Amino acid sequence: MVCEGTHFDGKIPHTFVIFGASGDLAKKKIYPTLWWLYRDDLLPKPTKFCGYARSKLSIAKLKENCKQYMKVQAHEQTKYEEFWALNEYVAGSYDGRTGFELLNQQLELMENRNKANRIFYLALPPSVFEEVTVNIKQICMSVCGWNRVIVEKPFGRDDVSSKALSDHLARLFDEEQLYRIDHYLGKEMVQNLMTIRFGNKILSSTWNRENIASVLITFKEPFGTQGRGGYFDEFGIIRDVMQNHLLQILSLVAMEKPVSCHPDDIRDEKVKVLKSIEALQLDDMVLGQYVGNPQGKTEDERTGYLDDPTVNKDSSTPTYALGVLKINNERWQGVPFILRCGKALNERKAEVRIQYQDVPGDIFEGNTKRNELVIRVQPGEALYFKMMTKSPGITFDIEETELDLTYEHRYKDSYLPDAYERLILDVFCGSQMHFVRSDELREAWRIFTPILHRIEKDHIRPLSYQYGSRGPKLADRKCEENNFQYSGSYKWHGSKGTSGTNH
Ligand SMILES: NC(=O)C1=CN([C@@H]2O[C@H](COP(=O)(O)OP(=O)(O)OC[C@H]3O[C@@H](n4cnc5c(N)ncnc54)[C@H](OP(=O)(O)O)[C@@H]3O)[C@@H](O)[C@H]2O)C=CC1
Ligand SMILES: O=C1O[C@H](COP(=O)(O)O)[C@@H](O)[C@H](O)[C@H]1O
Repeated sequence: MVCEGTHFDGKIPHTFVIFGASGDLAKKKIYPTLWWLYRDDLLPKPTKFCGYARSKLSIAKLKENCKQYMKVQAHEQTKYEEFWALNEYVAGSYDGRTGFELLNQQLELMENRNKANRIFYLALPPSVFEEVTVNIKQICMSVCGWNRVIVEKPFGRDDVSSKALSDHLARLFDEEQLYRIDHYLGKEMVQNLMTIRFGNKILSSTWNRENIASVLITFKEPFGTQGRGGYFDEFGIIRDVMQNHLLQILSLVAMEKPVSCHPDDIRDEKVKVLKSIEALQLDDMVLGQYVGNPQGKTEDERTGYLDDPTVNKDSSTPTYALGVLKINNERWQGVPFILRCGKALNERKAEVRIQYQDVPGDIFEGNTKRNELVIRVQPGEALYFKMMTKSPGITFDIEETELDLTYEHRYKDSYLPDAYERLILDVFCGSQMHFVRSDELREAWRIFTPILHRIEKDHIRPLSYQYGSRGPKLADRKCEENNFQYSGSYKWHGSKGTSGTNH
């Protein structure tokens, strides 16, 4: 019997299985998210949860591991205990059949041997993806309910390995059963991009090469690898952030209007714009690697990337990257899309800057500055439009100001859920709108594989930048060369917004 559907099916039980339940992602993100969805009565009833990993853990131990991330209020204590009572845990290996047979028996028990829908979350290192998915398919699929599999990045490390993974998954599951998670697609302001673009005439009619000078998409983190550089060193910042999170944002900023909000119509447009992007060239990149700041206040700030004992001593892995992408289509020809990301920088920030061209025929003695639309993803969701105005009062001077939509002020009582909350709920609902399709992935790797191979083959040394700085100085020059102007004259008079997550 086939039970696929986009709605919760009446009283059919749902079981959420977390592979890698003993791990970091599970304790920091997955269990907390499931608890918040349960707390807010957003999950279908009944839903139960089952963890699976090699470590022998009790539910009490699992609960203890997750404790500091769950954010439980005093008045929620009873419900919190109810949540854990719906949890089971099975210990077993990832390669043999025995553990999966035990798991399946446990799932059947939890489902009272009834028809049930199952979600499998792979919070696992890529090294065990293949065997786990084969075992799920052979042993753990619900026979008459639907089955959905959530896959975490990395989706391969280049075009060839990603294709091998996609082909492997395609042999086991239909594309409709696969949910490739890019958690940036669950963020409020990333989801807002389509509305901003296609719900506002004033923006949609200027969103093109006739009006826009450049687009700058930034991700910054104020901490380094913190002794966990082992994983990072294998991948680097381009694979970790640029090839997925920043490219996803770019495709939402640059794609044509989809024919509807149907997930496939949106993803068709994303693929189309990705296909118009040339593979990235070394000349269009700046690479950096952080060194410790001897004046740093904390041990972490004083520690450079290469001082991390889990990192290869002569590693050339970039912890900072800037890349300029060119979109060869009628809308964007000649408009640089600058993607920048880095670790151990001066602040935490993710934002999109749409910089408009200079006003032609300036009559204000060269004092006009470019309009800029800033979409701040985090921290403190905001949308502000930098524009020129007459300085108030008995003067004819002009000055830079802003139209400001700061969420903290405008939407005081709104609850902005965490990205994982939205995305996991989407999986229950069967909506793939905010998940990555295999052809998107193929295009993403086509753009980035040649440069990644070149960097690795030629051991291209990244430029050093100091922990806590804005990154390599050359990056600002690269922005300038690519028609992004920073004047340093803009002054913001309001107070800075805070992060929108209000658990
Ligand atoms: N609603 C709100 O909360 C609003 C808040 N603001 C706040 O006001 C402040 C300024 O606004 P913003 O639009 O960022 O103003 P600016 O145009 O002055 O941009 C400031 C940013 O430019 C970058 N920068 C600094 N030096 C250089 C340089 N030499 N060359 C190139 N880029 C440089 C820095 O970011 P980077 O290091 O990333 O390059 C810096 O954050 C921000 O803190 C912003 O959050 C403003 C409007 C509304
Ligand atoms: O995917 C990743 O994202 C995080 C940053 O996520 P955020 O939601 O906190 O902005 C990053 O730290 C990590 O290196 C990367 O793998």
